[in-house]
Amino acid sequence: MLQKATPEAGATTVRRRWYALLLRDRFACAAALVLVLVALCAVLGPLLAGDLATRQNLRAPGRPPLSLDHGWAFVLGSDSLGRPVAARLLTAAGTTLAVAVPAVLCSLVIGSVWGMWAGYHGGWRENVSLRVADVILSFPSLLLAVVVLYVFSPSAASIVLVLAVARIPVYLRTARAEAAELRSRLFVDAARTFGTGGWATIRRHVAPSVLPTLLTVAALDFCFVMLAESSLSFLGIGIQPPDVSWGLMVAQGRQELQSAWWIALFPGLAIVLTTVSATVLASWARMTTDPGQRWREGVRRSGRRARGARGASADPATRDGAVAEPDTTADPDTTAGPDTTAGPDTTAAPGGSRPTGTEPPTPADVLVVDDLSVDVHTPAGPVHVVRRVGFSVRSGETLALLGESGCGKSMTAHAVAGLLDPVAEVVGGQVRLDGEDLLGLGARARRRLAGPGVAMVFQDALSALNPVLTVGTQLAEPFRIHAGVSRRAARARAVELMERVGIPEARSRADAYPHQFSGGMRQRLLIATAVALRPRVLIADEPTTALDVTVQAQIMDLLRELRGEQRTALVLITHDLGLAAEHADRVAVMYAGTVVETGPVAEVFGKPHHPYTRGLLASVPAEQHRGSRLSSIPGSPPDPGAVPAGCAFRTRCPLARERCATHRPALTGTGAGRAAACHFGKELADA
Ligand SMILES: Nc1ncnc2c1ncn2[C@@H]1O[C@H](COP(=O)(O)OP(=O)(O)OP(=O)(O)O)[C@@H](O)[C@H]1O
Repeated sequence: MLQKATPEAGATTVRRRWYALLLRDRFACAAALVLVLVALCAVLGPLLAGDLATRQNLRAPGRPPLSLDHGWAFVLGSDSLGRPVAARLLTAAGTTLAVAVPAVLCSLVIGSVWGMWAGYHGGWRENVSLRVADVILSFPSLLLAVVVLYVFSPSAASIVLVLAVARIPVYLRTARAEAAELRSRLFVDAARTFGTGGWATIRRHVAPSVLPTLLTVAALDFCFVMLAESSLSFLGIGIQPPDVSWGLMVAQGRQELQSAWWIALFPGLAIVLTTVSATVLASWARMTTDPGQRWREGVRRSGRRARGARGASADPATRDGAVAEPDTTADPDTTAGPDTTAGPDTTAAPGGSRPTGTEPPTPADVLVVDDLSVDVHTPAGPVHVVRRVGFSVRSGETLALLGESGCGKSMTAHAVAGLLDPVAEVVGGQVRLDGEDLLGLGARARRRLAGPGVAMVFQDALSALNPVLTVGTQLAEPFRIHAGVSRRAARARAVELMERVGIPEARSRADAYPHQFSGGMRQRLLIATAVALRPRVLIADEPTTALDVTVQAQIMDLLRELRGEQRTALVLITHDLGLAAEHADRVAVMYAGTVVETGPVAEVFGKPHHPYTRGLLASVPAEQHRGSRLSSIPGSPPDPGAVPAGCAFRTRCPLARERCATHRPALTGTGAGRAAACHFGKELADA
């Protein structure tokens, strides 16, 4: 069975230096050796070969390899003018690389940066960039080069320029496609929640994922560029004699392939060998820079070793590549005492936006959401998915946002955190953080507030953490961006944070990647990133849904502790009424994109003032229901595009009357700190 990955083992794997990894891969070693030799030839070739490459010897034309003639040794033969092929090969290495390397590097750098920028931002930037790439690609690149080189004088510099321009679209399109896919990933959203700007996100989160693919493309492009240069030289508009390149040698030798095959063969071999080596090395680099692949490779190797040592006693976890990462930590959270600093506040203002008949938000409300409306733009027109939602939350308090799936909880949270998809738009309302309207702020001001202002914990920690960055790097990012501290200091604070959220062996585990942690540990890491800058408001969007009950309790306890320590206002999004009852001070129940009831959790759950809340509570299995049939709310929530007129709940409501079909009930105060959006709210309160 595969040994469990201990923290120490994980750290050692991660710290293994690149050259140690290179030495373990025979193909990559050989490829690196070939490339080093080619580079040495490029540098030393002209010195070693002197003028032999250009000096004609008409007494020894077309000599085959390994021949001696008038005191000349032709190891690789001679060409039709008696020049030694070996000397020309050495000299040509420099010219060839002087064209291919800058051409590939220029197109790689320009195309990748441009493509990542276009793909990350999307919209007009993406459209314009793609059209430009289409225009360049619509010309066959060789034809483009021929035209340009006929107009301008052929030289190494102009060949580099032409080939670089011709190849930019290849990188642009590849980088754009990958960046466009990454921009919708949760870890990019997570980075935005603590204020990482556009270029910083591209550099830190997009580039590390895109670069390995681009490197492989570049290695293959190396071959294309060398062959393109050889074709141009063959046409007489490439490298001009007496300079010599491998491409020019192939072009010249092609004419004498029947009588003197060696003239074209050896430079041809040099091109193939260099290209193959570059490709092998690029694949190796891709493998070593992709933590997932390296990890799988490690698993395969360990599996082979283990099988060799003990026979194949297969552990199912080993077979599918899953390393059982122990959530070994004795859970520190379980020892935490109850948070006495933030008990239910029955005198608090209700969460509703402007519920009539209740007090306005108090100065202690750190976050006030008022009349917030969000539309999603669909081909059929805008759909109102969040409609005049309002709630407020105080420092050190937990507000649970409850409701069935699709009622708009996450949309509301994303609008508050400034993380809406491009298809969604805030169409009305206010989100005030300590009195400052977040929706009126520009992008830069919003980024400054992200992290220390509103932070977010997502449900799926694996997606919300960048798979190609170590957790230490990711946890250090908020400190680097906001505190402007050095890399070393940021890392030290990241380690402290890991210790604080209960990650064992934090110092060594900071070098591990997200997939090397268990689900519970990953959620702790995500929470650590979110609370790094001591946010005033923390939105936790179903932070425990994917976890088992024990880990769920540990995570909730951790959130409660941190909330108490940092006096953070916590907005807990959940459809688990039990979780809300246990951990929230107040609740805001949502239905069909709007808040239908708010109030202190004990009171709302004890005596709901809205029939929907009643129905929700009645459908939760409880001790008093034992033996009786569990009731459920008939029907299903309306589609956001087809919410009925009047009260949105009336089609499922046992109390619905004529009035409910014509008048939409407003969120109205129904008691101390309570409000409900029901025409019969007062009656239910008084009953
Ligand atoms: N990108 C999108 N494009 C179109 N509609 C969307 C998009 N995202 C969400 N919606 C719609 O908006 C409505 C609200 O979705 P939201 O994710 O906020 O619900 P939710 O209450 O958080 O549900 P869940 O508990 O399942 O996460 C849903 O009807 C959903 O279909």
